[in-house]
Amino acid sequence: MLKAQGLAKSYGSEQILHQVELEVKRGESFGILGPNGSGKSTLVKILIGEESPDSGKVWLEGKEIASYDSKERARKIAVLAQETMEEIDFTVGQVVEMGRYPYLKKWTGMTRQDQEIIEQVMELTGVSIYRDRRFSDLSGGEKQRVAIAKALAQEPELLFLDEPTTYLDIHYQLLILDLIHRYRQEHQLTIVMVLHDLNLAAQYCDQLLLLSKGKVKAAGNPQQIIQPSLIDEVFHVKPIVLSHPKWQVPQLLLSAKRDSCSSGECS
Ligand SMILES: Nc1ncnc2c1ncn2[C@@H]1O[C@H](COP(=O)(O)OP(=O)(O)OP(=O)(O)O)[C@@H](O)[C@H]1O
Repeated sequence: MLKAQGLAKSYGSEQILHQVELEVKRGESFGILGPNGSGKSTLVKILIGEESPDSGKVWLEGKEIASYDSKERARKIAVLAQETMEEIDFTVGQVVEMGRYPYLKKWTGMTRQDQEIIEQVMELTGVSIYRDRRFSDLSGGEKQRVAIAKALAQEPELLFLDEPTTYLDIHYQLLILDLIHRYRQEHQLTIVMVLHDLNLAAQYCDQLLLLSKGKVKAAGNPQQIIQPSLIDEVFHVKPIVLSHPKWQVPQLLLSAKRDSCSSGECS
């Protein structure tokens, strides 16, 4: 579905990405992990064709991403970008309708089919009841569900989520990831997501790519990536790794440095 080879990117004199390569198979849930500033968002911007790499290439279904025109690309790829919608003064219904723009023809408005898809995704994400409310008045969790509805209205084959659970409480984190997971299974959707929560990444992703200082430190399934030594090397924390009793995927327990706190080092 998506392939990248030899990606490099610098901003000014600072090289942000070094020889990054990855391959995402159709229908897969692919997680990008790494510390703050390791280049995750920069990589996503290059993968979706929003930024150009200094060297290397990205292929979407075998065709170079740079050769897609923007409307054609928007029919294949949706990006969950709540922050960019923060300032807009539209109703929830209007925000979700924007997801259909890549399909609208000149001079014609929404078709019955467009309307049906909008209704379906609003029902699925539970945002129909907010239809006439201003997007800017919603809570963070509600906004996130509207952003997902808009992305799904695009009927993408590939959905990019850059930290979809930021600012959400644990109820909404699970609700949103479950919703996307269910939709993925029903629609053969491919997902690429940046996640800071390694435990959620292990539960919701089939494959993980661990970035460190702009380089691919490791790539593989959650068992291969969520390893104490690797996590310590990249994040500089010494976690305890257990197997999730229900899903048998690795889960991290973080240990507070209470010894150093009691000896006064924390204050
Ligand atoms: N447009 C830009 N101009 C200059 N530097 C940039 C630009 N975009 C990103 N950077 C720098 O590139 C580095 C990687 O940033 P990026 O946002 O890709 O990291 P990240 O892994 O997504 O971080 P975080 O987890 O904190 O969101 C950072 O040092 C950042 O300051």
